[in-house]
Amino acid sequence: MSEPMPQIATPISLQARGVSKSFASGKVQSTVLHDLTLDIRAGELTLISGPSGCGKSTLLAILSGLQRPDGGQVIALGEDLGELDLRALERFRLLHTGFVFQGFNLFPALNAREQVELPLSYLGLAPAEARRRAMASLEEVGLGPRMTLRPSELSGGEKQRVAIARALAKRPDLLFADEPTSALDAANGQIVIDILHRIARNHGTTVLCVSHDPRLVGHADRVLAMEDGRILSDRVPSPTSTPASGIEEPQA
Ligand SMILES: Nc1ncnc2c1ncn2[C@@H]1O[C@H](COP(=O)(O)OP(=O)(O)OP(=O)(O)O)[C@@H](O)[C@H]1O
Repeated sequence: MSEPMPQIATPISLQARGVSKSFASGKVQSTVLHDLTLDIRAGELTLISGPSGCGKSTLLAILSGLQRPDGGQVIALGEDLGELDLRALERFRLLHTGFVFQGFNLFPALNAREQVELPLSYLGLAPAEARRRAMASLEEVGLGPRMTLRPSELSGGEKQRVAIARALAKRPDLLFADEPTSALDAANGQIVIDILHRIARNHGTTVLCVSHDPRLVGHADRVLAMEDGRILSDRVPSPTSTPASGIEEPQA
């Protein structure tokens, strides 16, 4: 984990200021993000929802430093990402960010514990510490008893939980999830979103999730609705009933 964030009530950890992005297709230039400004807070699960093609993934990629905007600024944990050269940006991502994608991105030959341990070696952790963290993260997502299984022996929901544990074990300040539930059925989708919510609450992590799945709306702390590259609304959804994840709440 990086330096502690300043202790204010709802710290803003991620900001976009006038962000724009266009892509060229042949001679046609299309604007995907229009002068977008927003603040995302730590300790919350923020959901960016909206129809396919409205620019959600592009926004996530820009906010996480995977892509550069054409115009505007992204400030993450107080760093202006536009001021960082490629090497510094890669280091920022390594130290501070975790990613969860729709397709899990697991190695077929590795068991769940090894999947989580592997990226920790890039952080320079000693093998024993990497193993301890990997096991703790797998416990946290409810996969303690299944950590010696390979992807082919796990369900889709379990595979996504391994991917979340892999991101969580880095202890990122910022956790980005791009359509994390879209390959899952309703029950597993709910488990995954409840885990992401709990990570935000228990670790003070900034969790930013993009999804076109309307079932997730009631599980977020805040929902930004996007359309045609613009934020149309910013609201706190009404709370849903108790999470039905079936995973015991770990001690914070
Ligand atoms: N690298 C690229 N080159 C050209 N066009 C792109 C590129 N990346 C995205 N686009 C276009 O930008 C628009 C927004 O794409 P984006 O993936 O951000 O939307 P989305 O809301 O995440 O969609 P979905 O929900 O289907 O994933 C789309 O029209 C897409 O074709």
